[in-house]
Amino acid sequence: MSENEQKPRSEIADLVPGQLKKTIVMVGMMGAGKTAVGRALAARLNVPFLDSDHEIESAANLTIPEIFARDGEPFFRQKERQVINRLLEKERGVLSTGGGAFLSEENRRIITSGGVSVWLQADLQVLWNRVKHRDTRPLLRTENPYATLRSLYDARVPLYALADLQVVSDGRASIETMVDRVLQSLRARPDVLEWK
Ligand SMILES: Nc1ncnc2c1ncn2[C@@H]1O[C@H](COP(=O)(O)OP(=O)(O)OP(=O)(O)O)[C@@H](O)[C@H]1O
Ligand SMILES: O=C(O)C1=C[C@@H](O)[C@@H](O)[C@H](O)C1
Ligand SMILES: [Mg+2]
Repeated sequence: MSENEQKPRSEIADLVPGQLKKTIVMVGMMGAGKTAVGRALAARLNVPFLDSDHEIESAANLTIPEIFARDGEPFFRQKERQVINRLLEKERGVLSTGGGAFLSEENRRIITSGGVSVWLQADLQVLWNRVKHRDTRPLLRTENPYATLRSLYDARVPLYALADLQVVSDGRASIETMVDRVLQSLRARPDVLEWK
């Protein structure tokens, strides 16, 4: 490993994250790693982890594809808004949202007032490599899922860019390295996370 690759890790290793003052809200495309990185970040900070997709599924006792098929996307979006509202009112922690959550102006307002948003920014090829083998994302159940992902990506990137913080997921960084990167970006935000 080169010296440059090691540097961010050693910088963060000197710092011990202290008290979390605001909920960290992971946003970004499907496959960006919101669930995987959010869960690992919560474990590192020893704070609760919540995932809005998971909360919706367990409340309905149905999978997301089943909810889309039975009740339609507008119903899912309504549940998503309610769940995000509720989770942000709960104790502080890490909240991973669904890929479409940050597109709604109302959700952006709720997230920005109740927490700090972190966009996990991955390019289209990285996202495709992570989602292509799985059938759990109803929006990609089209004739050409890659083209669908590309058009969602093009339409959504300008909205994700409104997040408070951006962290690059380049396809080589492990989940733990992504946690380091998120913590690194939070060094600029002592109103969110104290450092010892
Ligand atoms: N940095 C990473 N290194 C290796 N694998 C990763 C990384 N980030 C995510 N993954 C893997 O990519 C897949 C998709 O990640 P994940 O489910 O966390 O995405 P998501 O952003 O939560 O997507 P969705 O919006 O559909 O919920 C998972 O199998 C996850 O383990
Ligand atoms: O990008 C999206 O719109 C979605 C992403 C997933 O997290 C789920 O919330 C659902 O599959 C929709
Ligand atoms: Mg997820």
